[in-house]
Amino acid sequence: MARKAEGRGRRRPHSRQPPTPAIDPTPRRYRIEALGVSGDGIGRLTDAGAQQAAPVFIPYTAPGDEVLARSTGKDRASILEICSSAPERVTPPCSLFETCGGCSLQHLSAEWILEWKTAEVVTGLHRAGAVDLPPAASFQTPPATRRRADLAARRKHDGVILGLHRRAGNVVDLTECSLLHPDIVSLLPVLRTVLERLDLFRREADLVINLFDSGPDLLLASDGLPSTGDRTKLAAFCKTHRISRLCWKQKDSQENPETLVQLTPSVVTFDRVEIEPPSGAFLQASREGETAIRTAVLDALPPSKGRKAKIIELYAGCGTLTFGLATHARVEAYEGHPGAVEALARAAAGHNVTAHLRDLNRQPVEAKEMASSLAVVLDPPHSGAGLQMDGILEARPGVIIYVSCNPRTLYRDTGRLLKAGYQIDALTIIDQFLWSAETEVVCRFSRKAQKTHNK
Ligand SMILES: C[S@@+](CC[C@H](N)C(=O)[O-])C[C@H]1O[C@@H](n2cnc3c(N)ncnc32)[C@H](O)[C@@H]1O
Repeated sequence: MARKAEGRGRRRPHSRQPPTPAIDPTPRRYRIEALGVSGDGIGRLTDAGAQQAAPVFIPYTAPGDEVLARSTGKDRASILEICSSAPERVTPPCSLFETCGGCSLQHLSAEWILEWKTAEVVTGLHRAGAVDLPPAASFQTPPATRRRADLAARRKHDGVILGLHRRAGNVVDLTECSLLHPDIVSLLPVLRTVLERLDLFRREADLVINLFDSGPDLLLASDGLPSTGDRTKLAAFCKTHRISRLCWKQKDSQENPETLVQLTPSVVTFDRVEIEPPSGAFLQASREGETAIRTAVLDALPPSKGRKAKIIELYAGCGTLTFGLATHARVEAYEGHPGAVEALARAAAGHNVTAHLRDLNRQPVEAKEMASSLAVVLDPPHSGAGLQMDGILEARPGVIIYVSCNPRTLYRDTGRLLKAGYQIDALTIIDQFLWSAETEVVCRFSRKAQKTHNK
């Protein structure tokens, strides 16, 4: 009580902020005009006189829908009822749609989504300044092929919930999934059972399941410590369910994980070369998506000038693209994750590949290191190529093959490349993340021929 009285007299740090305007809970009718970049419908009020009001983002709607929705924030609303449906609407394949925190577009047909993503990228590249774009090739991964799951587990009084991380820290039990590979889905019930019996799992854990060629590979991060009993239970569990490796670390720790169980080598194969990636490693979301990306990249390479010619590969990961590139020329591969570079370097011997550990934000590859390369291939993270673009622009390689998992950063970097005299001469849109708004793009930039002046 005394504390409360003290606090009352003190000025609160945010007391000068204007009060948040109250949300009007009255349901209103909206017509959905388009989808925004994150896949939410852009709705406008249909009421006479209200058309001038700012548009509102309404998840799980389709262009052409008329819906009744309730405001949930300044420019957001939540659907209450579909008054009339857009023709593109389909029945979502999964009963957990709108609940589990995964897919946001299952109410639209896969064909429509691919066309939408393709049109979005083409429009974005035009806005970035691209003219005369080549026709875009496109590819979509089928359902039930996702080979990586990032899950959260929560202990409840009546068992374990295992599902996707939802906003506000909620986790919804993933009892079915149309996206994940069946070998991952079938593991979920037995994982719940074993987790419930572990001392290392008190209340919360995160779990990455990667489906390698050698079988599932698990990385568990939990809020307790592994007991001797845990180690025995987990060894038996991995043996029964053919899990090649299980690593553990303390939740939110930056330490390297400890291998609790390793039954067989954890292996993936890229272009017939076996790699042993670190636990929790980045892999392209599906084998099918990986093949589509690799094919688009290899097709975009300039003619080979013999195996002595050099390709610079930036953000190489564990070598998804590296060994395909190495059939064409010598590859200097740069990557910032130490475990990934170690795996790549171990596999590189005899394959015309040199792996370099380099944080490309802090120490970008310089123009002189890229000099006389046949091509520069880059596959940056979501945040884009950042400072590394300066080195690329200075090096002015003849061909740049840009693999992007974030069209927004691709548009930004495209603007710079176009200004520097490049053109886009091949474009592939890959819908690797079916039923989400995420898009993967492979773009080939080539340096425009210098105009020669007649003397
Ligand atoms: C989209 S992944 C592509 C990996 C690989 N090309 C593949 O297809 O599997 C991006 C990669 O960039 C790496 N990365 C992220 N930030 C980096 C940085 N600052 N310097 C170097 N590599 C970085 C990540 O570790 C990851 O391997």
